[in-house]
Amino acid sequence: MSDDPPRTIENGHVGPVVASVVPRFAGPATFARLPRLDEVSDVDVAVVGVPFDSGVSYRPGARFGPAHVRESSRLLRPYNPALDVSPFGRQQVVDAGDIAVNPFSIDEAVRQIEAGSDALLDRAGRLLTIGGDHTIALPLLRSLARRHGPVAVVHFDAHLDTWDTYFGAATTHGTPFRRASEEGLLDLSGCVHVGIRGPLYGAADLTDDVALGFQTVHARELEDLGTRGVVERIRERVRDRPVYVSVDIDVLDPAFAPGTGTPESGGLLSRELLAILRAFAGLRLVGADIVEVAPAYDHAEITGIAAAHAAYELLSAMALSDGA
Ligand SMILES: N=C(N)NCCCC(=O)O
Ligand SMILES: [Zn+2]
Ligand SMILES: [Zn+2]
Repeated sequence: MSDDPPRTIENGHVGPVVASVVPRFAGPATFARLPRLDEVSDVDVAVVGVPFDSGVSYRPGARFGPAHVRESSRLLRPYNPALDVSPFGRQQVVDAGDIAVNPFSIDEAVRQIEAGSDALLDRAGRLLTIGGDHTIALPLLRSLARRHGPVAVVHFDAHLDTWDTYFGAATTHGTPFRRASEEGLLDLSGCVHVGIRGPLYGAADLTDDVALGFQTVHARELEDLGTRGVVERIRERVRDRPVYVSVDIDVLDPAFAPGTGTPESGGLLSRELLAILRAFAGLRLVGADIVEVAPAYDHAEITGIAAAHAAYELLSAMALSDGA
């Protein structure tokens, strides 16, 4: 076996291993079979895994998300016809591996994620992080806000994730955006949730959420608004602010993403999510994450493939936006 497999090279950017020479199912699974961080010198976007799930309130297993999404990304091809862009040719994208985090201490893990993000942002203009549970968005936002100031968060999720505490714990996958708002990491006039649905703890959840800086596009509005209407709502809210996109894969209906920890019925089609993500091409996209893929509950890589394609659309949008 060659140590040096043939790769697509476009504009000097080193891309995926060529699938017609080394079949897709051979070799190690980096995201989209891209080079590792140590294999290139100048990096525009680093895809990085955060295998952490100690913040979950229900089914565990998102710690295996990064490896599963990489495995499920082997079939991605270099050209995106929907946006007429080669995401790995317009910019140098690499797989930076995983940030190693302590599974027994949420506080230490959160510090490690923030430090890991800081270190990577010294080398790469932007990060696309694969979780891991949604807890990881908090340290990622701390790291990002240090560079960009408060950011507009566009949050795709069935859940608000602006709850206060669980069992007295302030740092969990149900609380990252309340903490981020309290810490001044969010631009309170620019944040929006998309895909919210399902039972809440009480009506106050929604009023608290507004005070924390979020508008909401509920899943039940999708049918009437259509993806175009949702994109308009997002654009009106975000405008030219630096924007961070956080995709909890449970925003998709469980039919499209069974492999997740807190599934809720009545969610988005994967086609709808991908269409909406493409709209970030025109916005100031400074970073993104895809979280809550729990492979033990997945079948035939359904959830992994949806997450890999969401990542691909975000990388395509990054190639066409100036957020770095
Ligand atoms: N971030 C995700 N996926 N879920 C949060 C659910 C919090 C709860 O159990 O109420
Ligand atoms: Zn969720
Ligand atoms: Zn979430």
